[in-house]
Amino acid sequence: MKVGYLGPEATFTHGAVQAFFSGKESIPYATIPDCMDAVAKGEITCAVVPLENAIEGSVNITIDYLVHEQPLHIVGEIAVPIKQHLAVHPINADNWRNVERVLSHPHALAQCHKFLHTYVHGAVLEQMTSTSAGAKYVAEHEGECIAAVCNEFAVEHYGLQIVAHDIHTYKGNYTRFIILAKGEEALSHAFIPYTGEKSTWMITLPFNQAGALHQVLSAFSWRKLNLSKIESRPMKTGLGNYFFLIDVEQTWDEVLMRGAKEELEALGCGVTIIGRYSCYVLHTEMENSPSM
Ligand SMILES: O=C(O)C(=O)Cc1ccccc1
Repeated sequence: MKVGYLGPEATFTHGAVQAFFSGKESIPYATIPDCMDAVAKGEITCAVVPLENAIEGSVNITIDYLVHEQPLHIVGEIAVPIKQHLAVHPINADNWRNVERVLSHPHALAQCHKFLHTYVHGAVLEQMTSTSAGAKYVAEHEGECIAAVCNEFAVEHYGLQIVAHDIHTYKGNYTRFIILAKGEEALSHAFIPYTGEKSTWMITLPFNQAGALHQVLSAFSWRKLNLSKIESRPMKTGLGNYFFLIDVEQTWDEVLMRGAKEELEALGCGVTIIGRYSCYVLHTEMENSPSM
């Protein structure tokens, strides 16, 4: 089994892969679409990508690429606590208050905006494809007075030095990572804490119909199907056209869920179930566990 992840080495995604797929071959890809394309091409069995952060919200490229470009299945979810640190090349450790640029994934920069605004005010915040891409760049450019926002794994991996610990603005900073595969079969893990079952539904509404969203929600509500997330994203077909991603938080029930799907379709909605899967949570930043 080969598992792809948003690289380079030592991203938060890589940490999630090491915990969930310990002992399996893992391959870094430069971008989230690259990870998904690699699954579709059969280069890897599955890919792990970030979907949603507790502070910053959804990773839109993951949702959009999944819905518009590469229709894979969600076969598992791993929630991971996120701790962000400010790190520099060791030769710049005493000079970190003067850094001119701070490099990281846009979500990581946003998670730390209060610290960055207060302590390195004026530094340019430079978006990278991942936190560890920022860490790698900082390690390779010791002559530049720059810093990365990244995890401890990247600090060790790229030989950086932490100059400020835990700089994320809010505690309880978790990210949900999803495992994507070509097939629908859900994955399970014997050792990582299990938090329950979920399904993710992609729903389009009938054109310009008053009350359509209300009717969609009521198809779930009268069946007492508990929703844990609802998100709208542009269809990319014109202003005002959206699709909805809805997470239903309970074990798949063939009668209830099929009933809900058929009711929605009868209303004129498009319904695609993107995945039915088990959810897990890591309790330490980079939990290591025995293999699946
Ligand atoms: O960039 C990373 O390390 C990732 O894995 C994506 C990400 C970015 C910010 C918070 C959580 C995950």
